[in-house]
Amino acid sequence: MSKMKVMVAGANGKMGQEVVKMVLNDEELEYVGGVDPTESDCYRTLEEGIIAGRPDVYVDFTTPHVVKKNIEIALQMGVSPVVGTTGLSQEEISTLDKLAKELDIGGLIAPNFAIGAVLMMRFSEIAAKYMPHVEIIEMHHNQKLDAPSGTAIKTAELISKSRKKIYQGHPDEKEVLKGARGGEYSGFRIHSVRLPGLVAHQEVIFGDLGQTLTIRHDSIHRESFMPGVNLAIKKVKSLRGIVYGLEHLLD
Ligand SMILES: NC(=O)C1=CN([C@@H]2O[C@H](COP(=O)(O)OP(=O)(O)OC[C@H]3O[C@@H](n4cnc5c(N)ncnc54)[C@H](OP(=O)(O)O)[C@@H]3O)[C@@H](O)[C@H]2O)C=CC1
Ligand SMILES: O=C(O)C1=N[C@H](C(=O)O)C[C@H](O)C1
Repeated sequence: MSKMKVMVAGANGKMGQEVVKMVLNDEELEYVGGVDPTESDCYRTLEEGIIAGRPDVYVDFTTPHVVKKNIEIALQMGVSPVVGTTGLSQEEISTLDKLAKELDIGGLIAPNFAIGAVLMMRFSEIAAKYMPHVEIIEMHHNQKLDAPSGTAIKTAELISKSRKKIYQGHPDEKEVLKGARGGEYSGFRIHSVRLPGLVAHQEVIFGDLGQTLTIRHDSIHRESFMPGVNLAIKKVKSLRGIVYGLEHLLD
């Protein structure tokens, strides 16, 4: 059986390096090069990389500023994207989905590839049906560009599906320091913490009469994301349109 050819955009970044290692260690996959504009051992642009390396799949761990353009290039060149880069809006994802369907090709965008994080999001969706008072606290390393995290936004989207819309907090609340109550998403709050020493962590705290429930996930190493990326690489060719979330690839 021929190996699936994989290219990695952002190959020299923190995630990209882990993905390259994972691909090189999988006998079913062939690494056909990386894209990273400032690295001498990489292609400068995705277009250049695709022409030279002819990948079946490209994995994107770049930045919120370039990811949309990269996905468009890949789709137009017939290469299926597996995207971990966060910061795309729902509107942008819908536009990309339309393009992928027009071109009859599949892609996956997953804000979090760690199975524990996927479960945290699902458990939060279930809990919100019974405990609608909720706040999300996401905590990341201080090199992260986007806030709130893609995981926090996806969690909020799932919570909103099952949560009864209620007013949270005191109606006369006065925010003495701007931003102290975090960002509002559909009636509840998301807080972003950025500190050296952190990797990727999130708590979803639910409150009710005399009780709280905390659902927490911690990625303490970036290898936590690799089984999910590997699964996505192997399944993406069977998709049509852009699938949003790793949960759609799990049994
Ligand atoms: N979905 C998930 O499970 C996860 C998602 N992420 C997300 O992945 C993204 C990357 O994270 P991380 O690895 O920590 O970030 P890094 O900053 O460590 O890596 C990003 C890399 O992309 C490179 N880059 C910039 N522009 C381009 C371009 N046009 N083409 C190719 N490469 C480019 C950067 O190069 P240079 O430094 O020279 O600009 C850098 O090497 C973030 O959006 C993050 O939120 C992270 C972890 C898990
Ligand atoms: O930037 C990161 O590191 C991470 N980004 C993703 C996000 O924005 O949710 C996934 C994970 O939290 C790590």
